[in-house]
Amino acid sequence: MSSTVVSDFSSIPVISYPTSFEDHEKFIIALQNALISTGFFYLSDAPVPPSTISTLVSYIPKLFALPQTEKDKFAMINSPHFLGYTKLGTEFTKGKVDWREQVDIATPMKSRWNGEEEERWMNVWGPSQVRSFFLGGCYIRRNDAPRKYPDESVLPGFRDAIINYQSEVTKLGNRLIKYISEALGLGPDGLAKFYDVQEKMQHRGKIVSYPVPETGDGERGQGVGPHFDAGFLTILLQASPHPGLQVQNLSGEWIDASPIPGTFVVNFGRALEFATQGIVRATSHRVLSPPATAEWRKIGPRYSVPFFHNIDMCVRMGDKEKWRLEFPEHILRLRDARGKLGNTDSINYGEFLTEPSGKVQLFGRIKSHPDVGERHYPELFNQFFPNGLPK
Ligand SMILES: O=C(O)CCC(=O)C(=O)O
Ligand SMILES: [Fe+2]
Repeated sequence: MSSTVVSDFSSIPVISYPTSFEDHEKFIIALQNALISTGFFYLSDAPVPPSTISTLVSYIPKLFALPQTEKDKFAMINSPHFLGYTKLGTEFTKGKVDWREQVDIATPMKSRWNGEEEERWMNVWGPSQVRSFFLGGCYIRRNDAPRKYPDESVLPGFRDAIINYQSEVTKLGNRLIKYISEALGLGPDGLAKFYDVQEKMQHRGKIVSYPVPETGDGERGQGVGPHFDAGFLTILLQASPHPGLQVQNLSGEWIDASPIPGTFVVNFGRALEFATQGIVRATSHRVLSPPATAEWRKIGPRYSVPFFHNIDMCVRMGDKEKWRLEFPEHILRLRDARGKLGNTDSINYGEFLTEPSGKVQLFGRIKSHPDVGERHYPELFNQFFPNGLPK
């Protein structure tokens, strides 16, 4: 059996996670098609306990309903690792403001920066403001840990909900990477070198609220502008029934990726596209704000939880001896049958050949969160924003 790739698409496939040996081959073929043709798919029957998901989802409205003073206590501006709370109106994509409020979270990691100025980019990743420890393969909360926010008394149980969710989607991501590797003809461990140094890798996520604009007459603004994701793959939970997510095909049309209950949306990032010499498609996507109408104001914000499964921050794909992958002929033929990746509205994260992956991430973070960049990485900030903070 082999895949039928297409150079363009008008819908996004739904693929069921394999639960038996017989399902396995079907799954690999469907995944191969998604990797090469669409860059996006819905994953149903994923092995993540429904209670882990529903517990996290139940906290989201409560998190954003906290008083502004509480949310500001864990503001991202205080984190050189770009973790914590971002208030409305301070995030940008392609220079235009994104209308969303969010809390950036991450799997546990110590900063790897040793104080050398030219290696400051390594500080892009470090401890989350939602505190957790990773010891001996399991997450442990320590009573003597420095106090982090939101405090347990403010949102009891929230940290555990996050830690459980991150732990489950990390496991899912690890399994998917092996399947992806198989679908690309590399065997289950063919991509392992990109992620086997745990200390240099941090998976990141965010809990996002897209409010309904307070004024306006039915129009739909920019929730988040057109972009590619950076890492190997993104596992997205659409945590409310709102439409808004759209995916761009090669003709430039925006295809709706509205929520399907019981599924995650999975998409592939630029790191995987570069690592696979363009076999895998990183697909341009965006989110529209809910329509600015009285009806939607009654329903309230759209919520989502994207989780970005990353690679070792020191990988520089241009170092071909170390990082180049050799693909079987039949996979290269599928890429050629699909054709070249065309122009889209997204252009970000194009530096994976020349820069270490952590630095590429830092460039993106500074462009999205210029106020945080200005405070913690002033030199790079000045390069990207010679006229100061965007308005
Ligand atoms: O909120 C969503 O559905 C997607 C968000 C997204 O694409 C991102 O944050 O990278
Ligand atoms: Fe994205």
